[in-house]
Amino acid sequence: MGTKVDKDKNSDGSLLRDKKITIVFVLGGPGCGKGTQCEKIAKHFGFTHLSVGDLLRAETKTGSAYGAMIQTMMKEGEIVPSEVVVKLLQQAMLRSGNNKFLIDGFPRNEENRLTYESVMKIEPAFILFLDCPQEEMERRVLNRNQGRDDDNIEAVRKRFKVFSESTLPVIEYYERKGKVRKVDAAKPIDEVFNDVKAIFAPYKANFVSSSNFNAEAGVEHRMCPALSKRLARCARKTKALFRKRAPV
Ligand SMILES: Nc1ncnc2c1ncn2[C@@H]1O[C@H](COP(=O)(O)OP(=O)(O)O)[C@@H](O)[C@H]1O
Ligand SMILES: Nc1ccn([C@H]2C[C@H](O)[C@@H](COP(=O)(O)OP(=O)(O)O)O2)c(=O)n1
Repeated sequence: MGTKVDKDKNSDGSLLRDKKITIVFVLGGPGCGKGTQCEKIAKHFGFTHLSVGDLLRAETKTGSAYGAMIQTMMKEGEIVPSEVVVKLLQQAMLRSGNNKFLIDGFPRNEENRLTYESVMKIEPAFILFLDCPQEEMERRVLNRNQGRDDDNIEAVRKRFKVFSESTLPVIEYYERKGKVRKVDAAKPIDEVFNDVKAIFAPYKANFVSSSNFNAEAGVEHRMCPALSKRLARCARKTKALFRKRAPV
């Protein structure tokens, strides 16, 4: 479905097959601007943006066995079990056909990180940390008007607590590995994106066209064979984990 140039470059599969999988985790407190910046990065640099919050919200609407549990946990500002999240991520990655992913809002705690590591075994290229003062994040979330039932003062405060108690230690873990790229997210959107752009500049060279990577449009793509095999292996592992944990 891509442009002519996409088709030509993909005709022997080399464009996707020869490239490695790039994963960037995007972290920061509620309302720091993860979704806003990810949308821009995806357009500019050809990444597929996977918002774990959005994947979970979509799952609550499918009537699946986990939907009700997910909805209750999110409303309370709690973190959903990692097996559920990793499975949704795998499915979305497979659907996308891309090999460059921004994973927004993940890993949110050590359990997320450990499950990801044991199942996926794909080291993130780096972690983009959008650093913003709590008062500013609170103001943004309460003005967001997206009809989210967790964007009320009570749930937001709980999410701030979860962020500082559970997510900051994950960021510190990656900091010790020299993988964190921190950006001042309190600035206006375009100024933040200027800083973000500088971090992603090395990924511009490989970018062909975002029209070839449109997961949301449900377009079928040829999957990079290496990624396809790897994700199929991961899916089997996640299934095994699921069998151990019965739905609530
Ligand atoms: N740098 C910024 N300055 C002011 N408002 C912002 C900025 N970044 C995002 N916003 C706004 O703040 C709200 C939360 O942003 P969002 O991207 O949804 O955050 P997150 O995904 O981290 O929860 C949105 O209404 C968005 O338009
Ligand atoms: N890895 C994740 C990411 C999000 N969630 C749940 C819990 C979070 O409070 C909600 C909303 O996350 P989302 O990233 O959409 O929004 P905020 O960054 O909190 O504004 O989703 C989760 O359980 N596990």
